[in-house]
Parts: sequence; C-alpha cells; structure tokens
Amino acid sequence: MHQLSDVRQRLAALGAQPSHAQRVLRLWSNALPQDSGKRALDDFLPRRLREALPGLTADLAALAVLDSRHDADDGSSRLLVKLADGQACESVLLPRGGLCVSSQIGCAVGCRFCMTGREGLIRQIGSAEIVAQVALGRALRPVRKVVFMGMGEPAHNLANVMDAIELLGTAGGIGHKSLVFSTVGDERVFERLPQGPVKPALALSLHTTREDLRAELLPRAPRIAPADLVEAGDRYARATGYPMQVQWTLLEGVNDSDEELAGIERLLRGRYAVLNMIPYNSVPDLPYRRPTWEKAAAIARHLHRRGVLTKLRNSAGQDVEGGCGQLRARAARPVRFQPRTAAG
Ligand SMILES: C[S@@+](CC[C@H](N)C(=O)[O-])C[C@H]1O[C@@H](n2cnc3c(N)ncnc32)[C@H](O)[C@@H]1O
Ligand code: SF4
Repeated sequence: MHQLSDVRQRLAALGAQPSHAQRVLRLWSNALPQDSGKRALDDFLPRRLREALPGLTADLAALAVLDSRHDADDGSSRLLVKLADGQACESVLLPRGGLCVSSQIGCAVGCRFCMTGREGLIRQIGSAEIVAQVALGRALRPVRKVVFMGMGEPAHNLANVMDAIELLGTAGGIGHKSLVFSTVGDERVFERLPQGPVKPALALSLHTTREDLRAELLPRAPRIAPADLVEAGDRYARATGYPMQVQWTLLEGVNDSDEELAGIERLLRGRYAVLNMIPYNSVPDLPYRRPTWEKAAAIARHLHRRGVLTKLRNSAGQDVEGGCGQLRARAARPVRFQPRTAAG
C-alpha cells in the first residue's frame, strides 16, 4: 500500500465516497488522532468504513516508522525513517515548522559531493510513503512547510512526488509555495509542474554556471545549459508568483571563483530568484572542502551588491552521524545582507 492510489482503492472498496476518502486522508496527513474527527466521521462515513478505520489507520501508520532521532543545537532534528519493507530514508524536522523529506532511496544522478548519490538508486519512494513521512513529522511537531531536499531526485520519481504534493497541498493543508520541489533540472519537471492544481515552489540545484563543470559535478543530470535551466525556472517562478530558489553548494576552489561569480551575476541578475549558498558539508572520503565562513560571507555580500538576492545558509549543526550533513544544511538560518536589493 505504498502508493496513494492503493489507499484510495482500499477506501473505495470500503464504500467511501471521494469526500469521505478526502476526510480520512486529511486526518492521516495531518497526523490528527482519529477521535479528533470523530463527530465528523460518525456523521459522514458509512458504517463499514468506520469499522474498518482502525485497521486502515494502523496500516497507514506502519508506512513510515521512526527508527531513530538525532536532535541538533540549531533546533533541527534528523529522523531516520523505516519503511514497511525495511528500507530506511531520512527526514529532517527544520526549525520554524519545516520538514525535509526524501523522494527516493539512493539517487541515480550521482553528484560528486552528495552522500546519497554515492549508492545509486535503490528504489523509488511511493506517494503514500512520502505523505507518511509528513504524517510522522507532524506527530512530533507542527509542520507548515515541506521541502523535497532529502534523499533522491524528485524529477526521477515525478508521478509519485506530484501525487504526494497534490495531497499535501489540499487535504494536507500546506500552502502551495510552502511545498518546495528541489531538482537538478529536467525538462519533464518544467512541463509537469505548471499543469497541476497544486504548483510547488521550485528550487533549482545549479552549483555552477559552467556547462563542463556541471557535467563533471552532476554526472547523470540532464545536459541542459545552466542559462536554459535558469530561463525555464524563471518562467515558472513568474507564472506561479513565487521566486525560484537557486541552490549552490559552495565547494572551495571548485565553484567559488571570480569567473563563477561573474557567471552568477550574468545569469541571475534581474531574475525572479533567490540564490541559496550552502557551504559544503563534509562527506567521508570525498576530496571537497568548504570555504571559510568569512570567504563565503564575502561572496554572498559581493553578489548581493551586484543585485543578486543571496542568502548564505549557516550550516551549524552538521555534526550528524552517518555523514548526512547535506540534510542538516537545510536547517540553517539564512543570513541576510543589507541592503536587501531584490533581483528583478
Ligand atoms: C540532497 S538534494 C535532494 C534534491 C535534489 N536531488 C537536488 O539535488 O536538488 C538537496 C540539496 O542538497 C545539496 N547537497 C547535496 N550534498 C551536499 C553536501 N555534501 N553539502 C551541502 N549540500 C549538499 C544538493 O546540492 C541539493 O541542492
Ligand atoms: S544532490 Fe540531489 S541529485 Fe545529486 S546525488 Fe544528491 S540527491 Fe541526487
């Protein structure tokens, strides 16, 4: 039952009308106890469904189970989540009501600096398993924002991710721009995202403005020129009314050169975009280093002065067991630079 379609089929087999099904899905995805909706359930659900509900709820709760939890000083909390077949993925509860979820076990893109990319793709995470990560997070803390920045490339599991996003943006009660689809960029994403009833915000993992370097760092990402990626992201951002987030994992001596800064200015100035600079979090046995905080701050200040709205993510709390520091980076509090001249 790891897809939402399985859950819906089971509800339909129990005689649930679409509105009943939506009600049950709302209780589940909001992690509301069954009795919090008791009156509504009693009033509206057919008896057969009411009787089956405890069993169904138990099955939904078993989709994603908390295996371990590691709290960090910055208020984030990394959750190791066990799925029903024994596979494990990560979710991170972020400060201020955010939750970072995984879309795949492993990832086929193989970015050179990413822990997840090292193991290749193991399996897709089902749409119900994605919503179950949110329900699990909500059982621990309120969640108002969901970012797809955990394990996996959402573009490679597009149907499941969009199914989950559409449920979270409706029954799940999460604002559309608080659902953040993070991707290395893929034509299918730019086609699919504008079509749905729930349009998530877009985070584009760019990392470099140089086509050759991007092919080296993100070996199995689609070969789309950085300028074309930014153009497509900008179009989507203007259509939705919320800015594109451009993700830049800052690697010392790799993508922090003057040439790159000039490239960023050329690509992003005047765009409806925010540049998120995230100093690299170390992964065991990889040769990369993060620049000093002073250097990263100087880069962000420079770009800001040149009209590129830049946020430097403070990556405190990257001391995570298992080397999954990249997830911690999402917990970071953005450091803003003055004057705040928004690009565009
Ligand atoms: C883990 S990916 C998942 C979403 C999607 N696959 C993507 O790349 O956008 C989320 C973000 O984490 C970043 N990231 C991966 N490894 C990192 C590391 N070692 N340090 C800092 N950020 C990292 C990626 O570059 C990406 O922007
Ligand atoms: S950064 Fe994203 S796309 Fe790249 S390997 Fe990691 S999860 Fe996959």
